[in-house]
Formats: sequence, structure tokens, C-alpha cells
Amino acid sequence: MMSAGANQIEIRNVSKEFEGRSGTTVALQNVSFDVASNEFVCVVGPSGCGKSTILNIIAGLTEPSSGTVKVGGKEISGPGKERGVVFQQYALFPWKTVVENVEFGLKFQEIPKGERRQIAEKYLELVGLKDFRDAYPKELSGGMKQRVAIARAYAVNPEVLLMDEPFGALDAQTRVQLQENLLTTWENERKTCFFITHDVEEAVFLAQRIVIMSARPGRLKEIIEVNLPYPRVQELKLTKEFTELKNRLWAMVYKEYLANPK
Ligand SMILES: Nc1ncnc2c1ncn2[C@@H]1O[C@H](COP(=O)(O)OP(=O)(O)OP(=O)(O)O)[C@@H](O)[C@H]1O
Repeated sequence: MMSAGANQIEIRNVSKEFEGRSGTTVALQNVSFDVASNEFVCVVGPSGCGKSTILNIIAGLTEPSSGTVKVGGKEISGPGKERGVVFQQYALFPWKTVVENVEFGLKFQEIPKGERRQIAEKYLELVGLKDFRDAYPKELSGGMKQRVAIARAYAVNPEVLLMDEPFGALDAQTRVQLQENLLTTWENERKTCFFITHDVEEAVFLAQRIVIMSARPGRLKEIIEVNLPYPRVQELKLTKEFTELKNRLWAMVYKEYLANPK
């Protein structure tokens, strides 16, 4: 067991180059930072700055070209069940119902069948899909499918949640609701959250610290602290403190965008 506040994720001098038809792309250059146990960290930066690459490396889905990543003090060598990942578009099993999709990850955890169903239903309720438990993915809207994927990640109860723009494709109301749900889950279940977003408002609303990446090649530009109290509710977005921080962050990200416009 790690003590609270110890480093859950340690990223040291991580670089990543991709070889492609148009030559070598340096996606990440010498990136180092830590995420403490139970911390909520967001990553923002211009398109193509390596945000997904760093998340995929922490998830164990991509190997760094150099540098090391440790999770819970151990160097990672692939995906692990202590890390749950939610992507922007998550594929569900089309032949399984909503509740079966959410239950799926629990099969590998030696949890009795009846209990698996209970856990799945608890998280379906959290994402507002209890009434759709027996529907098939093809009967759901895009936003509803993504909520199933989120419930599936929560149900497995990983120590670390790695989320790559999970709310990016959702409508504004669902997004706001899922932001609040995520914070509740994080506070109640003491997870470590590593969350990528394009949306600076979302980053300020969720995070304790925000990592700002530079334009490609992605380097760590700055880390800012968000000293706003939890629990955070939507009204916070109307306060002066929130707006000031959001504007400051936006200016920093926009400066990076201008450095390498698309
Ligand atoms: N598998 C791959 N093969 C070749 N190049 C890749 C691969 N994955 C990523 N890249 C390149 O690495 C760079 C960083 O990509 P990445 O997806 O990490 O950026 P990002 O910050 O997540 O972008 P966005 O915000 O647009 O999603 C980009 O230039 C991209 O083209």
C-alpha cells in the first residue's frame, strides 16, 4: 500500500519519437512530472502536443523511446488492472447489453456474478443510464455509449483513472453532469485521476494541478495549482477566481497554439 500523498505516477525524462512516412515526429521531449496518490491532474496543450501519447505511455499501451514511467513505485511494462482508461470514443461490445458491457471488466476480478450485477447497476445509475440497462449499444446515442464506457471504467475500481478527453464528444448538459459525477467518484473512492482535455474551463473545474504542454515537440511548459475548494459545483464557474484562472490558462495555451498553428 502506498501512503496518501506519495507519488502514484512518476514520469522521468520521457521522450517519444514516431517513425512515419513523412519522417520522424518528436511527440514528446524529455517530459518529467509526478502525480501524487489521490491527486487530480489535468493536462492541456495545443493539438498534437503529445497529450494522448503521454496518457498511452502511462496506460502501458505505447512504449517511450527513452525515459521511465513508474506507477505505484514500479516501472510499468504494459497495461495493468490498477489503471483504468477511458478514451474519447470507446468501443462497446455490440452483442452485449448495457449492463453486460459494464460488468465485463469485473469478470477478471473474481467477483461473484450477483455482486458484479450490483456493482454494474450502481455505476449505471451514477451516469444516468439505469433505465437503459438491457438496451444494446446500437439503441443508444453517442453520448449514452460514452457514459456506458465511463461506467465500465469506474466499475472496475482502478486506483488510477486515465481519461483522454472522455467528455469531448458529449453535449454540454451531459458533460456538466459527468464532470460533477467524476469529482464525486474521485472524492468518495480516493482515486488518482489523470485527465486530458482541450477545454481549459473543464481543466480548472476538475483539477488540483494542471500540466500545460508546449506545442510540438511536446514538452512540459508549466504546472499550475488550482486552489479552489472541493466539492466543486457548477456555480463555481461564475466566480471571479475561477474566471481569472481560466483566462490565464487560456492565454498560456493559446500562446502555445500560436507558436505552432495548424
Ligand atoms: N502511432 C503514431 N504514429 C505516428 N505518429 C504519431 C502516432 N501517434 C501520435 N503521433 C504523432 O505524435 C504527435 C502527438 O500526438 P498526440 O495524439 O499525442 O497529440 P495530442 O496532444 O493528443 O493531440 P490532440 O489534442 O489533437 O488529440 C502528433 O504529431 C501525431 O501525429
